[in-house]
Amino acid sequence: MTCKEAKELVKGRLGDKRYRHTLNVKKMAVALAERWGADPEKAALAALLHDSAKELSRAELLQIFHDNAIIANNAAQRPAPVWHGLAAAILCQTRWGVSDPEILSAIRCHTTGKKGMSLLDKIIYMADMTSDERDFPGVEELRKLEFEDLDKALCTALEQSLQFVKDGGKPVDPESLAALEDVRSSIAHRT
Ligand SMILES: Nc1ncnc2c1ncn2[C@@H]1O[C@H](COP(=O)(O)OP(=O)(O)O)[C@@H](O)[C@H]1O
Repeated sequence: MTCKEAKELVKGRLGDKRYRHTLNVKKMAVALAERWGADPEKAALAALLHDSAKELSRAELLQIFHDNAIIANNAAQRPAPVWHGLAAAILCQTRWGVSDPEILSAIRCHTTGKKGMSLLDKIIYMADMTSDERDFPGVEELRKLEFEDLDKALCTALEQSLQFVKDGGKPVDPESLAALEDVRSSIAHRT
């Protein structure tokens, strides 16, 4: 799938506000890819598709997991707010001809992160957190930090996101705890 095709696809699947968010995530993802030496084309495509399942109903998401049980890998057991990334990666792979495992992984873990995140996974996670329209306290510091030290920015972003979920009394996805532990350990073992 080309970026032009991805743009058209998501324009038809998302409301205006989320489509604008998607374009902002793409812009930030390309800037981060250029800064850190990732492939800007892959970053653009993953960013354009990351929220492609965000406006599906709970029943539609569960149907996607049911129809693709092997690749869904117990997705339904994870907290519902993270389902859309898992479902988007499944749709990209099974319906829209996206076969690049790096792109699929970045889409799949864009809400939670995971243990052993690739450079592209980190870029899409951070681009989603720091796209132009985000205005939560601390976002300016994250925007600066992600161009100076991507792992430290990721660590801070994961900590803030986990705190936000906990403060809302919602269950935290274990993948994000594993992601945080992993990135903390990489920072601690730097030479
Ligand atoms: N680690 C997590 N565990 C459980 N829920 C989470 C986690 N991280 C984020 N969420 C929830 O998932 C929702 C969707 O996050 P996200 O995909 O970043 O949304 P959007 O890009 O539309 O703002 C957030 O509202 C948040 O409450």
